[in-house]
Amino acid sequence: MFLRSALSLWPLARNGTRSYSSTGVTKLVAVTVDDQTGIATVNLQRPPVNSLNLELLTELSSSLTDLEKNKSRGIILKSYSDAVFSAGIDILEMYKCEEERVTLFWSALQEVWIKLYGHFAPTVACINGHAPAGGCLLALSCEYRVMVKEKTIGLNETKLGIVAPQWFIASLVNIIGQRQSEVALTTGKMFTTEEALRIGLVDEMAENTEDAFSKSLEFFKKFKNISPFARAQTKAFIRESTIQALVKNREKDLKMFINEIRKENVQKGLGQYLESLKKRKVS
Ligand SMILES: CCCCC/C=C\CCC/C=C/CC(=O)SCCNC(=O)CCNC(=O)[C@H](O)C(C)(C)COP(=O)(O)OP(=O)(O)OC[C@H]1O[C@@H](n2cnc3c(N)ncnc32)[C@H](O)[C@@H]1OP(=O)(O)O
Repeated sequence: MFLRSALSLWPLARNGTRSYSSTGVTKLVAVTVDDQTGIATVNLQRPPVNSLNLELLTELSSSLTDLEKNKSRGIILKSYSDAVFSAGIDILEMYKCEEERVTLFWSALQEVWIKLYGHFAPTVACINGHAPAGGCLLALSCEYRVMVKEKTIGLNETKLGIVAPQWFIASLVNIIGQRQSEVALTTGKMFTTEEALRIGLVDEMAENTEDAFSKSLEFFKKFKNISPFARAQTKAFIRESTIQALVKNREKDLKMFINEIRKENVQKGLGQYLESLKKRKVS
């Protein structure tokens, strides 16, 4: 009954799903809600590689707010592309960036992480493509990860000559533990799907996007006989200290980020990394 009235706020499409975007026009993030299950699919769609820029993050943030308000029954986060889940932060947001824009950008990333990591409903990352750095962070923020075989995932920041912030690190440590995280982070390790499965960085491996999506849907069935309140409150208790560590230090974290990326050697490294990306291709 409650679900019905909450869902009645969404426009109904013919195939039993409800689509919307917070701006009224679907752009970089498309949300569809299944009318039967109340499960929302949040599709990132910023070609070519879903790199995270201010506009995408702003849309994602307001989509998450809408889903929270509309009491969605669960979220599946996926990519429009079968090649890349998300290439992480758009390097152009850090390279030769203006102070005003970079401040908005980093604040939006913080906001998305806080909302996704703390979302009351169950969340699944359907990792249907490569997920380096910020792409990996989005996946780590969800409760469950299903990843298509023969892709890669990891926090590779040190390879770019930058340092993953504490909240990126905490997100990883909470899943694979301190020792594995230290090795992974200090070496900038990108795990194949198979390696990620072995260390518990992902929970399931899938053949392809369709298989990953149907495995993602299965996850929600675990909660069929669990009180949604008990589930959500337990998640909130478990995640509270990790979230609060950023919430209490947002300003400091922002200053540290801006300070770090403005360093001459960091700017030089980012410029070289961009150039190297343009020269290389990953199958
Ligand atoms: C002391 C306290 C410090 C506190 C804070 C300090 C520092 C802050 C830390 C900031 C954290 C940053 C996290 C990040 O997310 S950094 C971004 C890291 N991302 C990557 O390393 C991924 C790079 N990309 C790839 O590896 C590949 O593109 C791929 C994702 C595997 C996909 O490969 P493929 O399908 O072959 O596509 P292409 O490589 O051909 O790419 C197509 C196109 O897109 C451009 N591109 C790719 N990734 C990015 C990106 N992240 N940003 C901007 N542009 C990107 C690529 O250059 C191609 O462009 P062209 O078509 O123009 O050649």
